[in-house]
Amino acid sequence: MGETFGEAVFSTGMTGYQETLTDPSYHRQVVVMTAPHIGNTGVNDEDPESKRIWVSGYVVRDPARTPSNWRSRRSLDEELTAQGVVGISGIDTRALTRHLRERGAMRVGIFSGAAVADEATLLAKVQAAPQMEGADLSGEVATAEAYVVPAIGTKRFTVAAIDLGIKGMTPHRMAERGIEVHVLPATATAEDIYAVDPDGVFFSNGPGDPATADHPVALMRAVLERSTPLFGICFGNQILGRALGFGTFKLKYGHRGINQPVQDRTTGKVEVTAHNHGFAVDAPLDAPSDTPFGRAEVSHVCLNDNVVEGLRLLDRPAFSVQYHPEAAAGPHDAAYLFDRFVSLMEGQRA
Ligand SMILES: NC(=O)CC[C@H](N)C(=O)O
Repeated sequence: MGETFGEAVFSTGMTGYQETLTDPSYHRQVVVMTAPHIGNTGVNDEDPESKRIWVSGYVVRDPARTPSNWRSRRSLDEELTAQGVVGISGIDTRALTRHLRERGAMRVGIFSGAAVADEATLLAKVQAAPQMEGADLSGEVATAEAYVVPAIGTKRFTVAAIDLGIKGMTPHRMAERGIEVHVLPATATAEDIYAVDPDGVFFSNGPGDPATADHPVALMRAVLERSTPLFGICFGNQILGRALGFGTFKLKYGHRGINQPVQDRTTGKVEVTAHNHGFAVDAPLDAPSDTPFGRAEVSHVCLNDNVVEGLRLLDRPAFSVQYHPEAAAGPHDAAYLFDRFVSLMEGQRA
């Protein structure tokens, strides 16, 4: 019950709704699920990607009436209600998705109970809500205090991870590889980064328009200048794009789901990957570009629409991807990217 606003976007994931709801990159978005049955496995205490639900609204066709799973603690409806998140069901999500695909992601409102009024009043409220273009949101979702995720097993490396809206699985995937991860606030300085004496620096995913991320871009340039091994995911890829001098732009309706085909152009292999992005980097696909940090190339591309899905520097140890190798939720095809980061750090030590 209540009212809510946000940018309406659709996700094609058939599973993984808990990870979607709790991904900070969905802050200020109303997520429409294309899969008709959502909530079948209830809500557990293990799968959230952060401490709370971040979507501003949730749209499903047919919520499970009887969730069933050995890990389930409560129903999706109970969880949304407990966290005060407005959801709506019984919607023809296929028609709504086609509308968003034809007209593009757009601001919407969901109204119920006392919030319901005449159409003109509701439309005016939606139009008064902020656009996603120009939104600077990392500061609203990122940690205020630095914290450490310890390495699992023997510690091999230290990484400084800039939290722009990080998902919990990302430091976990690094910890599994013997990395001690120092998660730093979005406002961290180069001094904060080098105070942890890192073997590598990571820039996370996050909500909002990358064109507003001036501080992370300046910070990344400082890291590139020192040639510290660098890895970025999603927002981190857009920030690398900007740090190299490329532009970013808003996609018509974005990529969201766990079944997106991406080609790694360095090996030719195709991987099925998890995505959640509404913006993309504008970089030439055909040949490497000269940048202030040496040559850079587009390392990964989406096979549905040729959108840039990864960048790689040829003269410095830095790369990034626009999608989600941490695979929460999603297929594990892209897990090798964390190993590539480890190789870069090993190379720097040799
Ligand atoms: N998951 C992300 O990091 C998303 C990045 C950015 N906010 C976008 O929508 O493109």
